[in-house]
Amino acid sequence: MSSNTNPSRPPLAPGRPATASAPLRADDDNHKRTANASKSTSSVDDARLSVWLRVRPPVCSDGKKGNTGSVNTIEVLVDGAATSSLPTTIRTYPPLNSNAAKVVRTGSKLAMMSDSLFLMKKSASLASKSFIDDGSSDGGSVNLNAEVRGVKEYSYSGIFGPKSRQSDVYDNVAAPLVEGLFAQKENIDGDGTSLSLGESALLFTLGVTNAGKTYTVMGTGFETKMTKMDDVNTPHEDWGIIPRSLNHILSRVNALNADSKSGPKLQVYLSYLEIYNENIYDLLPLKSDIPRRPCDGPQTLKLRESRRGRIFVRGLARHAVDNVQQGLELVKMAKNNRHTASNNINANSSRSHSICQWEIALSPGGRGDVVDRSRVLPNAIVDSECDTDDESVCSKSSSQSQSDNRQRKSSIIWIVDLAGSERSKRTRSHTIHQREAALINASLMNLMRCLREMLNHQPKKRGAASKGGVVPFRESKLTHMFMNHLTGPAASRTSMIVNVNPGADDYDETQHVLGYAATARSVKISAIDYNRQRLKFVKESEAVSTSSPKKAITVKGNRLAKIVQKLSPKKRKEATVESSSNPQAKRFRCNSDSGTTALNQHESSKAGARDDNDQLGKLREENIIIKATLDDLRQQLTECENEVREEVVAMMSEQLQESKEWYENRITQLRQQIAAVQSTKPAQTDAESNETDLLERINECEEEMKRMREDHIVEVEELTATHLQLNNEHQLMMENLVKEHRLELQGEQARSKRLEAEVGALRHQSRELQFSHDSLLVKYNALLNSTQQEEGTALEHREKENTSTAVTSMPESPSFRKFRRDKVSGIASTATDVDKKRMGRIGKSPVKVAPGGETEVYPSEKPSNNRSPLGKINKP
Ligand SMILES: Nc1ncnc2c1ncn2[C@@H]1O[C@H](COP(=O)(O)OP(=O)(O)OP(=O)(O)O)[C@@H](O)[C@H]1O
Repeated sequence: MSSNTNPSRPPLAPGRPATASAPLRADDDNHKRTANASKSTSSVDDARLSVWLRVRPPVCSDGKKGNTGSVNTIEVLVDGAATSSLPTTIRTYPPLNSNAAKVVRTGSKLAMMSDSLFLMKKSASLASKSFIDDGSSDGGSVNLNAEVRGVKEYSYSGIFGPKSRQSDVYDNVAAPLVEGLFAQKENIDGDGTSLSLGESALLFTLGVTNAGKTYTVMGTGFETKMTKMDDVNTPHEDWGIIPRSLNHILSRVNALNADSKSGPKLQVYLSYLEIYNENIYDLLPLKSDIPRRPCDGPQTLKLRESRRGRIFVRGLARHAVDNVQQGLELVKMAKNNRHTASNNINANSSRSHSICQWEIALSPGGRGDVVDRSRVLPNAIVDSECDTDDESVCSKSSSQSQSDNRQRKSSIIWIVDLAGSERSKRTRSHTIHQREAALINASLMNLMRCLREMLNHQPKKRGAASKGGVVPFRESKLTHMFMNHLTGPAASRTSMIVNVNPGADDYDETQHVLGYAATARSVKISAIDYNRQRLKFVKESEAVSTSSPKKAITVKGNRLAKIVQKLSPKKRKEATVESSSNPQAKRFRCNSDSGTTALNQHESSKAGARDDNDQLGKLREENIIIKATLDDLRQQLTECENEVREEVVAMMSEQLQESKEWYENRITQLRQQIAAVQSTKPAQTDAESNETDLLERINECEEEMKRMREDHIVEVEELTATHLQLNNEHQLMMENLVKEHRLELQGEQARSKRLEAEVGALRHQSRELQFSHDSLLVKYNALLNSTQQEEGTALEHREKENTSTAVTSMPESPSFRKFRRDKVSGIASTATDVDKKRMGRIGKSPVKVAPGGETEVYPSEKPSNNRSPLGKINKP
């Protein structure tokens, strides 16, 4: 199934009025309404609430694309003639497994309607623009023949198809509302020194879970930290309404502040709250409001209504915002603080209604004038409890001109992301989430009830009486907050975006939402301004009551009595009878016969009718006031009842919870006791049989041990005897060995002593030999000297002889040396003594074992290089 959406178009530049150049237009009445918002009420008499539809790309219930659950069931009908405007009509086709298709199948069996007839009528239905656009229906009203097949058509202010961009939604829906926060150009003084503000606005999204509400309101891409390359003044394509509106508001405020150089300045504030389980929490609380202990839970805030009818949250923090980055940080913080949970369909499903409030406030002496009481976040202050601002929302009051003259101090836009309606069966949520879902669904249902009741209030035909009951605005926090934005002229600045998933899985739930949206679309804006009437009545009654309280009661009573009298048919009849019995009437009757008085009679009856009409008009007005007051009183009563009921319920549920816990504890204790008793019985019998077994085993073991002990004793005795015997033998052997050893030792010691003595003797001998050797050497040297001397003298003598004797005798060899016999024999005898001493040792080992076990060679035994000068004499 194809979805025909509008072609893409250039986005608006930030700060430029959307109305100035938006090429795509939604239905005309919406834009007329936006432009006329601050003008007279009568011009918007026929305008309706602005309801937009955004169809997201289809997904099935598990969030995936591409299976039967994600088959598209919505067709966006494009009006061929007006390609420049947004489409306004859709057609839905029930999938086979939907409840609608089942109902249709049963119905069609009964109706037995022929296909040809159906086709004929269907083609006729295609030609019709809308089934509900005439406002006569209360939503969901469809072509009869289409309904047979389950095909339905719905019309809205504008429709954004699955391919629509965030900028399309912003430019068409949010930008006009943001622009309206600033005064229209003609209201600003020519010299540009005076700044004035426009009217407040409300924008909210509605839809089942996973339909894309948060995506539309918040979008994505603003969470990541901006780099220097990013241009903060150019919105990211995925930014939703809140970041875009921040951008838009700041650029407008900066431009206006730049124009107003010395005069008052505009300041932007952000507040963010959520309604979770019918409690209001600040998503950007001040540090002092954050509980110290996590078990205390966040502080809940109270909704209050000022004397002028302005509804505000007491104690809500306001944070001054000077630039986009600062604003985005705060938005991110609020998003993180919001209650979300993962369910079967949406991983990040909103569990609360979140309300983002941008406030543009006029500070007379510039930005610094606003008191900064921030402690945790920069530039945060607490919303004042006094009723100072936001005139637009709390109606223009009875004295319109007075209000117009008074300069508005602030204008506010609420951008609301409602929690998704869901069936816990589909989301498969747990008990806590089921309670959340029940409360979410209840508050959304109450919103729908309010819209339906408002629809009932408006007369079907001009001049006809309305038949509405009390609009239950105060029955839930959400509708109570929306009250001033849904009624009276302020409703012209309210837009609702309905998000739907066209996937087949969501068909049945989507049908409900589309039906409710159609109801909302049929609500006329200025049907009744409850607030204005209430204020007027309160003022009147206050004026009387201040003069005299007693009188006030009687005056009120008289007025009511008069009105009742006037309205009572019985009294009216009496009045007619009276008038017929009074003389003037008689005169009329008397003259009736005459033709001359016919004209008079006619004129007088005309005048009477005019009087009656005037009176009727007055009565109607009073009737409306009384109704409004009655509504108000009833609402207050309901509110009181609700509060009391809530308190009682809370108390009762607390008590019930306590007693439940007590009983549960008691039950578990008793169960434990029973289980313990039951478990001990079999355990006891088991233990007994075990005990006997064990005793038997113990006896057996003891006997065995006894036997073993006896055996052991015998063995031990035997072993001891053997041990003793062996010990004795061993001792004997040891003694013998010791003796032998000692003897050996003694022998060895004796031998050692002997050897030592021998060594000593050898040493002595060696020393003697050394000594004799030295003495021999001395003698030898002395001998050598004397021999040389003798040789010298002999040589001299011979030379003398030679010279004297004959030349013929033969000369003696100079190398022949003669020693004197006595000297040589002396040396030889000394050598012989020494050799004898040495020879005495022959046959004995020259080797001595040193005490360390090393063998020592005596020096005498060592081969000596010092050869004796005596040559062979020295050798043994
Ligand atoms: N028009 C769209 N284009 C692309 N993705 C979308 C669109 N609408 C929604 N989505 C995606 O679908 C998912 C669910 O959307 P979102 O959280 O906005 O649903 P929701 O209606 O707010 O649900 P809940 O009520 O449970 O909070 C998100 O991941 C979102 O990015």
